[in-house]
Amino acid sequence: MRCVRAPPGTGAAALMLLLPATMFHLLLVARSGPARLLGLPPHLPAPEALWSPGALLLWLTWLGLQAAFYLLPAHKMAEGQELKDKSRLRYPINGFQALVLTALLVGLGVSAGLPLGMLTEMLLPLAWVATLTAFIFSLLLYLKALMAPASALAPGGNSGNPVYDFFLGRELNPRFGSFDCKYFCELRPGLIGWVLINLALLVQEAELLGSPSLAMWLVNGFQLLYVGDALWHEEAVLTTMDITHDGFGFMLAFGDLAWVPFTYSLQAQFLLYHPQPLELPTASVICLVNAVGYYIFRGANSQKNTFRKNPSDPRVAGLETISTATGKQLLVSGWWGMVRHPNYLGDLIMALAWSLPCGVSHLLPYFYLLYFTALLVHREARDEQQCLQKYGLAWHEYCRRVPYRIVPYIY
Ligand SMILES: NC(=O)C1=CN([C@@H]2O[C@H](COP(=O)(O)OP(=O)(O)OC[C@H]3O[C@@H](n4cnc5c(N)ncnc54)[C@H](OP(=O)(O)O)[C@@H]3O)[C@@H](O)[C@H]2O)C=CC1
Ligand SMILES: CC(C)CCC[C@@H](C)[C@H]1CC=C2C3=C(CC[C@@]21C)[C@@]1(C)CC[C@H](O)C(C)(C)[C@@H]1CC3
Repeated sequence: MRCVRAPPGTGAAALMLLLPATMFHLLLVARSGPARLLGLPPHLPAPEALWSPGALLLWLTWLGLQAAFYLLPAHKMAEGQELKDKSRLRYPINGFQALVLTALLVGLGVSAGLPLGMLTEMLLPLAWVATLTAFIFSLLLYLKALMAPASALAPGGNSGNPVYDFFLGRELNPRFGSFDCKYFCELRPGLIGWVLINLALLVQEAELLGSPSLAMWLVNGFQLLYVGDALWHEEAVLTTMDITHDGFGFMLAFGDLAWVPFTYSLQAQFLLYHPQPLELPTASVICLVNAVGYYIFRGANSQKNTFRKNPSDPRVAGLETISTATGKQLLVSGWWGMVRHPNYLGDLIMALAWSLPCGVSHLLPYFYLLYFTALLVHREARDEQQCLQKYGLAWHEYCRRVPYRIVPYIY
């Protein structure tokens, strides 16, 4: 029997339709009465519900504001990983400053009468302009990459198939002058936008119910901690796969600019339309779950970053390691001796804690947990391949000593 192969790029093209469609599905279902994750949303929006010049203006102002904060003098400049041509790029470390400045500006606006809660009524048109921006931006990045030297290209995303390369991204670190597009998008407009959308949902709930619910406070608090932590430890993002390995194409541009703010705020969106009772004892247990997740996530990420920066740092010098042919070492005790991706485990436990305040009557608030599990399992497999290539036998030895990938004794 002959096997019929889909034309190259078909998967990428399908994902480019499927991902925005999923995001709009989630946005629509969250505000519908039955809030069913599986199944069609009760009604499709009229085109005028998607398009609003006000939303476009607001979105462009937001991007401009975050770009201006990025360009402000930074207290520190960090160096990225070594590139193919042996050079290292420099990055401003001022993301937390951008978060604080945004909070001050929003605080000033609200005290001057800015109706922050109204943002919740603009989520659909905002998501639409964010998606359009991601498409246009990725197209510009693709065209820019056609002129980039071979040394600036990412290991993936250079198959020669335009659709596939547009999706994955050809250039590793596209820059305009010293402005690094991927680094900026990864941490600023989307992540800070997510927190702002959550806050608007909390304000709107307070307006409707008289005060925000305990569940809404928890979701806002947990996710603010996550975003604040990412910006506080901004330098650590320079060693993540997205920055060191992946090209900047549609997947990351859409992920950073649209997917993160509009789908990661799904729990808060769900709570606005489906208030959930939450007793203090249950809330305390959920806080404990989040604290355990955060402790593992932060402990593991900090241990690896400290070790990679300076293996003789007293905080990591006593840990057991194995040597690799590249000269780098691998940790085999501490967090990295428990499982091969302890940071993913912590992140997943936090994801569970973000959904639990929404109760167990609906699957929708658990979408993030499900999607994130799939994303991390896939990411772990990709990282495993890369480490095997980098470290060969030493990686086999590490896998023998630390047999579980993410969850001890299970996976
Ligand atoms: N909320 C979200 O949507 C997402 C969050 N994340 C989070 O981002 C964080 C970063 O994740 P990610 O970039 O995937 O990868 P990691 O931070 O886990 O980095 C993997 C790299 O760590 C190094 N490493 C692996 N094992 C060891 C060891 N035993 N000792 C020392 N170094 C080791 C290797 O690089 P090398 O040896 O070259 O240093 C490997 O390539 C995670 O906490 C993850 O949960 C990720 C994706 C999405
Ligand atoms: C649209 C697709 C289905 C998937 C797109 C994936 C992206 C949304 C994620 C890829 C890696 C990410 C990271 C974070 C956010 C989500 C994306 C962009 C991160 C900035 C979140 C905060 C963490 O502390 C972190 C470690 C800094 C994360 C880095 C990876």
